Amino acid sequence: MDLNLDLLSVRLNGTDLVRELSLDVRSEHVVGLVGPNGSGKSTALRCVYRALKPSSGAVWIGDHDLSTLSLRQSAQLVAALSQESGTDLDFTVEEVIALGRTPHLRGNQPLSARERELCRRAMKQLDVTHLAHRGVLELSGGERQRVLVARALVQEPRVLVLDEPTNHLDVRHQIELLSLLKGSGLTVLIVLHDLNLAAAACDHLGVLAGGRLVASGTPREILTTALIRNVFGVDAEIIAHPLTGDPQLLYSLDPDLVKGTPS
Ligand SMILES: Nc1ncnc2c1ncn2[C@@H]1O[C@H](COP(=O)(O)OP(=O)(O)OP(=O)(O)O)[C@@H](O)[C@H]1O
Repeated sequence: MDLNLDLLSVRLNGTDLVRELSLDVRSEHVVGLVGPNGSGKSTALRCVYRALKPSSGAVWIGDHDLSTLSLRQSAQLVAALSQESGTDLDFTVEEVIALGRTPHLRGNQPLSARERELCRRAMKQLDVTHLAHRGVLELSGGERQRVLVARALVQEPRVLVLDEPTNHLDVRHQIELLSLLKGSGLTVLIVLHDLNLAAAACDHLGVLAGGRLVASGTPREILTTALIRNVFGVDAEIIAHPLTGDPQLLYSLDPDLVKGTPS
């Protein structure tokens, strides 16, 4: 199912946080939203999982204007891992993951055998089976993040939006999560700070700066030294990954070295 942001604008307290953002995420594609701190990435995502109402413009899921759907209907289509995602309740890991089924259940209906199997599969995929009976409040940041991704998968959405889902993960779990998303068949919109991971995981990137989309295209089209310099104010060397050909950025703490003029 396609996700389309259509001239989305968000104005809060007299400030334009997102300005006329249009971005298409084709069905089953992974699109990354990248940009400097404060460029509006989380704000745009919040409109997709309905934590925020856009000031103008619309979010389309397939043929549905999201604002015309009930919250329950939206939650059947869109799952989110946000910066605010979490749980303050002392639930076990398996209880939190089972909560992903909430939009599909009526009242206190128990989970079916299929739904319990779905939970088991998600726990396995996110490598949290061994944590099933632990309280979520006692988990590490990365463990909790994996539990919340498992909960989002159990929701069986058509569209998954994730705000920096790798920020607490070790390198193995970063790679496993992004590989899982890539092969999931879900339509994915993901905010990532790590541009090398974004280049490897995303079919398409949108670059935000000052709330505006300043570039959009495949990682190979987008990740150029000029763009990195202009948008992030950083000098980087860009090489092709020797196996995949994906652009990979190399940074140096000594800017003169990256500019090719060693001191
Ligand atoms: N409720 C609010 N009222 C006013 N300004 C806000 C509000 N929420 C966010 N902002 C501002 O909007 C801008 C965009 O914030 P946003 O969180 O979308 O950026 P971001 O690109 O996700 O940043 P980061 O990379 O740091 O997570 C920031 O300058 C932020 O301070």
